Amino acid sequence: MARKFFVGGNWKCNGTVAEVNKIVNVLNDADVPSADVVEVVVSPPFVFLPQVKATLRSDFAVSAQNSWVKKGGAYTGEVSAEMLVNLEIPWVILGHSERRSLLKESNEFVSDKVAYALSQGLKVIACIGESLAQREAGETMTVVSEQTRAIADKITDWTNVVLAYEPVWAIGTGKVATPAQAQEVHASLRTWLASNVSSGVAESVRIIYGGSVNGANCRELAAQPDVDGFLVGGASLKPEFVDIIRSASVKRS
Ligand SMILES: O=C(CO)COP(=O)(O)O
Repeated sequence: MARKFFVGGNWKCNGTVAEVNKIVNVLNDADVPSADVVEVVVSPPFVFLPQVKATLRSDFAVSAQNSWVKKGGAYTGEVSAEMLVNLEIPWVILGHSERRSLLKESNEFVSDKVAYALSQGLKVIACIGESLAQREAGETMTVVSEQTRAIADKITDWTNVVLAYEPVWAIGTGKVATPAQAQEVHASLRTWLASNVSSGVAESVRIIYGGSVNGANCRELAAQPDVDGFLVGGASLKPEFVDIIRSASVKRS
């Protein structure tokens, strides 16, 4: 079965009420391939989730950027998976490298979050990726397979997981992985999944690329056989996000 192209927009810690309205209006007016061809998910900061959910076109979905590792309670400043479910937010991004590095989220903690979010019925965009030093030391596959193994150890059903390969050196740097570099890691991840999880999961799980994706480089990346879409940061706040969504058509041509 073909993997449906997936384009996520991670707005990170950006936006005002007015700016959010502007982005939503651009998306609502955009002419893009149908939902059978591309799944589009935008991820605003928590405080804007209700606004975006209420105003965004119904063929695009909304995601949170994080959720707490277990049931809510006395955890000041956190937002629980149950709250997202209650607000009918279907997706959550977990394990983003900014949280791994700045907030010291470990592989173990991220995988506990993934397992808990899935147990509550959320769909998860799970992020993995190596730093520049790790890539230069030839450790890319070791790092990303350890990050993936931590998740694989805690979950059995991958149906609601999208794996986002986001090399840290490409995030927000303007330094995009070459299509060959992205394809190499995605294909190796699929091989790893086939050996360590199952051939079915390896075949069906979507592996998307993130790191300086823009309107100019998306089509060449999308043409790679194991690139099933994107997680876009900076460019998801701009009208060119629409061009990135349209790159889904590369898979059909
Ligand atoms: O971190 C990212 C998406 O989650 C990528 O960010 P940029 O597209 O800004 O490099």
